Amino acid sequence: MIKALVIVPYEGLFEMMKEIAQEVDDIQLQIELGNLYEGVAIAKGAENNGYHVIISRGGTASMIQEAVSIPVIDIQVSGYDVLRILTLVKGFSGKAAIVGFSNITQGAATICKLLDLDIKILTITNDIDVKEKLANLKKLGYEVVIGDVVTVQTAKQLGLTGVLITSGKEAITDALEETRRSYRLFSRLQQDVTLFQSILDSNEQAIGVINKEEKIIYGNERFNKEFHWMKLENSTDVKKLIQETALRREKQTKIVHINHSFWKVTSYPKKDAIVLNFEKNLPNQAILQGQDAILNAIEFHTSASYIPISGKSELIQKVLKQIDQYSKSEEPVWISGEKGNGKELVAHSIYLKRKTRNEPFITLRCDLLSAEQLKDLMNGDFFRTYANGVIYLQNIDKLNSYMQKELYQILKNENDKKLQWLVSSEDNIEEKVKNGTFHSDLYSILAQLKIHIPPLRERRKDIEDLVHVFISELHPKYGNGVVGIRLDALEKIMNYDWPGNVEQLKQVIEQLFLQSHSYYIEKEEVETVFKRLEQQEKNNETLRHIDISGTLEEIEKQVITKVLEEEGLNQSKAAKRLGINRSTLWRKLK
Ligand SMILES: Nc1ncnc2c1ncn2[C@@H]1O[C@H](COP(=O)(O)OP(=O)(O)OP(=O)(O)O)[C@@H](O)[C@H]1O
Repeated sequence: MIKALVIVPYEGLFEMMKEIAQEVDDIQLQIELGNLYEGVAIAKGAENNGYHVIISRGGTASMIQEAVSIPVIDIQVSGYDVLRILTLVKGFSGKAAIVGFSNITQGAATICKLLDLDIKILTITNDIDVKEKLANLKKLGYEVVIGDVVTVQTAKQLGLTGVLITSGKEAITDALEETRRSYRLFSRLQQDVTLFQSILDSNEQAIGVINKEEKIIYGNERFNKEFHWMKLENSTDVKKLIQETALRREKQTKIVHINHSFWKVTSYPKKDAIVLNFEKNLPNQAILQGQDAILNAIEFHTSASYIPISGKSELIQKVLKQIDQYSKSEEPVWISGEKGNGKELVAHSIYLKRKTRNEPFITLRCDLLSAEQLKDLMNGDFFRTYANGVIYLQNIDKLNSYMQKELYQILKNENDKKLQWLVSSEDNIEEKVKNGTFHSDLYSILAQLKIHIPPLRERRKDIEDLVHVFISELHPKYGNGVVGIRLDALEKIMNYDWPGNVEQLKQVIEQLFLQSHSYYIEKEEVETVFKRLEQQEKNNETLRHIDISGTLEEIEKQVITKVLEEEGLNQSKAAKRLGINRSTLWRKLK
């Protein structure tokens, strides 16, 4: 049975509805009296009380429609109703006007035209307009105003004759027929919604939708079960993903670690909302993260892409041999070397040689990893889930002593021999072990096999190959505007000391590639880039020598002294560089 709430704006209609309700047996009609805002207030509770449809009239119906999400049926003013009222008004002697919402005025205008009646017609869009419109009419000499409840009420306040257009039986019968039609349509739609909802609920993926204000507006069953939105909202990785999606307005994918597991999160914009799709990440799924992906403490790759290790030097050839040899075993390998000289690349090569299937390569960036995250990994079933993968502990020497101990506990208690560890650190690790700043047992477990990658300046022979490899790698990204390097330019590059090793070389080649004016990188271009590097190095050096343990005043003094030294003790130049005047500089040094 259809349950309908009827909200009538005037009493006469209430009575008529009651009468009709007795003759209708397929619709249960609950009738309430309420005009405009009162009507809306009554309607708001209807949905929760199980009503399928609301029936109302005129302006009240329009306002209710805005406030509820179930269908609202308007008891239309029928042609008969207008005819009835016009016939009545014809008998009045004064000037008459019809004022109302368009549902009344449209039909009335047609009829007035047809019957050649001299009645003014004014359409209003909200009830606030009425007073002003009627006051104007009064000034123009109108005496009779025909309209809906608001119109009549306002007319009376202004001393005009208000005539209410009432609805006759035909209009109500039509409204009930419309109610039946809407109900049929609405229940069909609701069935569809229920079906779609159940499909989403049975989905393995957790799906959540958030609005512009980053509030959750939908979550399927899995989503609600797996995540507490507040917790998810606090995940910086998820937050960044949402912000990036909102900014770029395109699909983004990222692997994040939440609730002890990895999830592949896909996020895409849909109108004003953002849809988040969480897929529990199985180790055999191939996921390649974009190069510009934000650095995460924990990264997950199952990439099969292989980057060859370039270089002719005997030193790098020795590294290649060690990689081959150690790939036959399953023991941990400790890769040491200065920053940016290919430790991760070596680790990746070992992983690719050891693993034939699509097992994961998991990087734990020890300088970004928090104690909490490490604990999280230990407590969850992380290590068991990814037991067949390789875990690369990047920069293990950056772990604090507490975390070193925790990690040692994990390794000591590990009885699943399948888990494979690869480790990287700076060169001086043995010194650290000796002086007690690195856990010696942890070192013993992990450093059974060792690879040392010498800094680039000790294997300058590799540079030529690397330069050409990097230029060729840039072609797909920026086009083939640069095809090589002049011999004198290459010499300059080979003679440089490369404190940032291969990584730095790679970046410099990219800069040169972008700045170059011809097919070949010229010597002058290299010199310009080196000058910039030297200046940067100088600035870093200066900063390194400033002791920041003192007060702000002391630090300031050091900065001023340093600048003064650099400017050959010329106070005017130093003051100018610091953006202060000479007397301030002098006062600050006192
Ligand atoms: N021999 C090589 N041949 C080709 N590319 C190399 C070589 N060595 C390093 N690279 C490239 O140089 C970049 C830096 O290397 P990688 O990240 O492996 O250094 P790393 O020592 O692990 O750095 P970090 O000290 O930051 O951990 C990477 O893009 C890598 O692919």
